[in-house]
Amino acid sequence: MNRFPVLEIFGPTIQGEGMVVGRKTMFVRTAGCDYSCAWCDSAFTWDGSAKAEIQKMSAGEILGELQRIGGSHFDHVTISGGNPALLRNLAELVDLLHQEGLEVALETQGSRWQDWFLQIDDLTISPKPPSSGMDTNWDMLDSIINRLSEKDRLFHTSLKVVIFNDEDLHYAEKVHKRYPGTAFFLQVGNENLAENSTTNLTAILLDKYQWLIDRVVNSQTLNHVRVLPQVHTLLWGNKRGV
Ligand SMILES: C[S@@+](CC[C@H](N)C(=O)[O-])C[C@H]1O[C@@H](n2cnc3c(N)ncnc32)[C@H](O)[C@@H]1O
Ligand SMILES: Nc1nc2[nH]cc(C(=O)O)c2c(=O)[nH]1
Ligand code: SF4
Ligand SMILES: [Mg+2]
Repeated sequence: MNRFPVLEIFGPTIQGEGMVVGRKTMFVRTAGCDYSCAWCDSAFTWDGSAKAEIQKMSAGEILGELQRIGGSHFDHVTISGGNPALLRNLAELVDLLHQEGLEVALETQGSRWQDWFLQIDDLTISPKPPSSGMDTNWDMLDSIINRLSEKDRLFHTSLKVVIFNDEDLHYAEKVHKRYPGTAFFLQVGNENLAENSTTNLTAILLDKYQWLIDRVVNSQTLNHVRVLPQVHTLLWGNKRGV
């Protein structure tokens, strides 16, 4: 039996981002990432600061915990991280959740492929713009989008790029041009990860949202796109587990 490194299981809450924003869901957050984005809002999954909280759980134990805290208040589970795509055997969890009649979403950055991506109901691929400090492996991203397209999974797939500045917007234009057949989301970047007043943060993020909308409105290539804030951050600030 495989065991997976889990840092948090929480919910029900709403999916605060992207293609199924607003969807009532539970979250399973795995530990470990192959990236180290400068502005990662979940750095505790990879920077060692929450190492003591990592639990090695089987798919059955994860389902048990989801049911213990979520009861019968959910029918959708979002797997995020860290990068859950580092876990080759996670198909075991995806299959078990499906057997229970639950829908499954995944958040990943497009640096790794797993065959179980083909089973995901709501697949968000979030390539990282220059402000992250990470380099995009375009061959890998091409191959991920190609495989999903070949298996007719683009209907279940979206691209989501977080934007902090004009250079990031330029990167987003490049991604959208390269994959015009994939639903495309631009997301407001939160650069105030240490702010603990939700009121202050909300005001800042709404300003950023307006800025981002203005920029997208003025772009000639970002047309078939959606622009969103992180709704959970607007509501609950930098709190974990919401
Ligand atoms: C924490 S990541 C985990 C999943 C995966 N590693 C990834 O990056 O897609 C989940 C989502 O949060 C986004 N994100 C991380 N830090 C953020 C920030 N400071 N502001 C806005 N979005 C952020 C990521 O770009 C990603 O789309
Ligand atoms: N409510 C809520 N929505 C989210 N969407 C993506 C999240 C993530 O951290 O991957 C996230 C999260 O942590 N909370
Ligand atoms: S890829 Fe995702 S989890 Fe990893 S460092 Fe970047 S935002 Fe954080
Ligand atoms: Mg988050």
